[in-house]
Amino acid sequence: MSQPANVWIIDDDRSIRWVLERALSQAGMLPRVFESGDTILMRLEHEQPDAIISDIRMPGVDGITLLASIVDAHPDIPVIIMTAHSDLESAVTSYQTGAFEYLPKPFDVDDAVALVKRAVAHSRERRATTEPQPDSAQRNTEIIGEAPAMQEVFRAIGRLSHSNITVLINGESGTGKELVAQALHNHSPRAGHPFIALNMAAIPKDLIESELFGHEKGAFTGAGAARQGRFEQANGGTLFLDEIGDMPADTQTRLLRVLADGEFYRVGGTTPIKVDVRIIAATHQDLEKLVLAGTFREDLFHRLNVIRVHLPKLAERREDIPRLMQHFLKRAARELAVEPKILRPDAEEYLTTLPWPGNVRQLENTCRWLTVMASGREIHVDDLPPELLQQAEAPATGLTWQDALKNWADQELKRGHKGILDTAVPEFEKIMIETALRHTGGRRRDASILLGWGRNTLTRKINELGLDHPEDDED
Ligand SMILES: Nc1ncnc2c1ncn2[C@@H]1O[C@H](COP(=O)(O)OP(=O)(O)OP(=O)(O)O)[C@@H](O)[C@H]1O
Repeated sequence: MSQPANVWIIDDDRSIRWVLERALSQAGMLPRVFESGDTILMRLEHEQPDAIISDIRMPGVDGITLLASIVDAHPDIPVIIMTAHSDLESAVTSYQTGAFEYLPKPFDVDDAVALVKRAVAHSRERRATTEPQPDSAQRNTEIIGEAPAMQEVFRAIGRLSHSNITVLINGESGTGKELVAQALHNHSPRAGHPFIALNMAAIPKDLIESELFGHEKGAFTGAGAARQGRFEQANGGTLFLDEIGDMPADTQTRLLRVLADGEFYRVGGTTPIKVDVRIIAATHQDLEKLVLAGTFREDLFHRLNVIRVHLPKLAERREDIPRLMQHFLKRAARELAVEPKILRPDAEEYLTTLPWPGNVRQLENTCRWLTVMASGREIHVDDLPPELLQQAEAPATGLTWQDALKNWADQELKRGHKGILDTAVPEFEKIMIETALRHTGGRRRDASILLGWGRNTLTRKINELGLDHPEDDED
């Protein structure tokens, strides 16, 4: 082989990683090992190995899902799938999904090396370099918000529409920070130029610099071709840096320099590159606190903190929930080419009272779920996903009753108590009976139906548990 081949090994089993790494190194290749497939797709945007050899069953993303994504995004990289569970189905699925080869474990190391060599030769014949395209297309940014707190946000977007000023958006995850950043861009003098979004929390730390600033050919192992960074792609437009509080210290220093000088170097580069980029940053964290704790640079904070826009939690603008839901139900229906579902007033009222810790994004996902899962056209409370039905029971703490029960059982056992069902079961029945009786105004016959017991069973239980409940007239 001309240049040593870069081969990625993905397996949660350390001994397999070790054996393969050693064997491939001895065969003159440059192997790199990963314990899981979780960061592989992100890495592939930066560097492409000559071949990948991956286990099928791993914690996190499994081998077949990973394979499908690689085949989709990088069809030129051959993937060898290994599995300890050599069965027909895995083999067939691997091939159908586009695996180069299927390698059942245990395997002969020489066979594995020969197979990898074949894959590398194959990929080198086929490979054509493709540069990724910047995602500069303007997206539609309809922002729904009649609540006063959202009106404030709209006013800010309006006031800022003629400026190129740096903006810092604060708000919990899922409150619409990216949407507002996009709207700020669309209503700015830069609207005709790219809007590039980058989430610091979603990129492996060692890739952030090359993602932001690009890299030169050969800057690091596997950097086969030079690549533009997000700063270059955003030239003339806006760069949206989401979760800026997660930016590593070194990158903060580099970013500060770019903001001061308007120029930077690609990773491994020696020629300065000039850019004209507006920065909009966002975070769910309290940056002042991060500054005090010494994890966020104070000078960078002041550069970013020119204008602040605060996005309220969804729970602080409940009046917007019905319109948001209609909007998302319509959108989900369009995406799935079905008729939009209709929320009945009971469901709408119920949903408006929930805590929504995942904010607008959670609401949007719920609408997708309903569009796919609800059987009828109209949605009642009973059609809602079970986890939402449970949430109402402990909105204040976010604890479900099962969580509370689990905690109780833990405590009892830690105290050395035995036979804890003798305490828990009667307590459980007592709560169920008393609640059902409250719902029926004390009528036992109706309560027994609510509970799903026979009338006599209920009477017996009331007596056994020693509940202080008078017989009603019907009895
Ligand atoms: N007011 C709104 N009107 C319509 N859609 C909204 C609104 N707010 C948020 N969305 C939608 O909700 C989803 C989540 O919003 P977005 O990605 O902007 O949140 P975020 O605060 O940037 O989240 P994160 O910090 O987790 O990245 C998106 O699909 C967005 O289009």
